[in-house]
Amino acid sequence: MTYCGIVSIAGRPNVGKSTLLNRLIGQKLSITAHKPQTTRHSILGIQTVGERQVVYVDTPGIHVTGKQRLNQVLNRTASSSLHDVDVVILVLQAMVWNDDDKRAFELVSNSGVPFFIAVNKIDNIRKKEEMLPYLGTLPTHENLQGVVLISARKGSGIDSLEEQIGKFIPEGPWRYGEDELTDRSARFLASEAVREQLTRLLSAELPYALSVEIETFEESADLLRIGAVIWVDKPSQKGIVIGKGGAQLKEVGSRARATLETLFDKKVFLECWVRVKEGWADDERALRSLGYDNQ
Ligand SMILES: Nc1nc2c(ncn2[C@@H]2O[C@H](COP(=O)(O)OP(=O)(O)OP(=O)(O)O)[C@@H](O)[C@H]2O)c(=O)[nH]1
Repeated sequence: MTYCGIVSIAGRPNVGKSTLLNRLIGQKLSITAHKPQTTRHSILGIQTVGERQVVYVDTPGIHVTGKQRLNQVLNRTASSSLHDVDVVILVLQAMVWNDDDKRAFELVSNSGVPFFIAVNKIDNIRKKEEMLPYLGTLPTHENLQGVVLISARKGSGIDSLEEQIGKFIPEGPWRYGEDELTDRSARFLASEAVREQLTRLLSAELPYALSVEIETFEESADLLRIGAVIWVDKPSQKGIVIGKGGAQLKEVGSRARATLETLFDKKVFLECWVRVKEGWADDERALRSLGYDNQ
């Protein structure tokens, strides 16, 4: 007898959803960075243990504010990931409950799907008893199945979370092969690796205004040749990405290359270019052409 189910990981930006997904899958699939809103796609991570296969969907952070079309598309993707799933994990950050968390709670509880709250980053809390009043203030709902305290970074509470989710995974045939970890293409993972480094290395403002497109992806027996275009919003941003004497872009390239060599277990030759696509954050058609609306 086999079991197979879809679990959505929801929550406002920066609560640690991608870190949790990576922890659950045990491999680096979804990008993580210190700045909020780094996840733009729903990434499937697949975990097959014993008879049970769990397909995790990583949603972009749900948030209230933001006028640009990009934010609207992000929110739409987030809500669509909440339907047709077996269970949702709503991730919160320990001791924090703000308007965006409230909005995320509303979206999740209105989806009609059973859900758990995972209170993350508990490694930041020295005295655990300080959390009791906080936990007491969290809202309840008939679909809420339980609250689990976790540290996605350190790995604590993850076993308990998996065990509780497991009860909601229905009987059924597996959707993916036993060894598959993601349904995302190698190209997609390559673009995410470049974007992750850009988000880490650049100043807070810029990453929202850029996207990465893989132009060439050639695989031979012992080498992967990847050509990545980094699209920015304004000519002024081009220089920032490239950095003095090209130092920044070189650093991005060499770090992303290291990630990709581990991921693909192969030597990688990575070339990055920066090009300007003006006003793209406001242009939904341009967004689609870059793959942001492909759910
Ligand atoms: N101390 C601590 N930090 C964590 C933990 N989990 C995640 N973080 C940090 O929180 C930040 C955001 O983590 P992400 O996993 O990128 O968050 P996200 O919710 O996927 O963010 P978006 O992609 O913006 O929606 C990163 O700096 C993580 O290292 C945790 O358990 N403990």
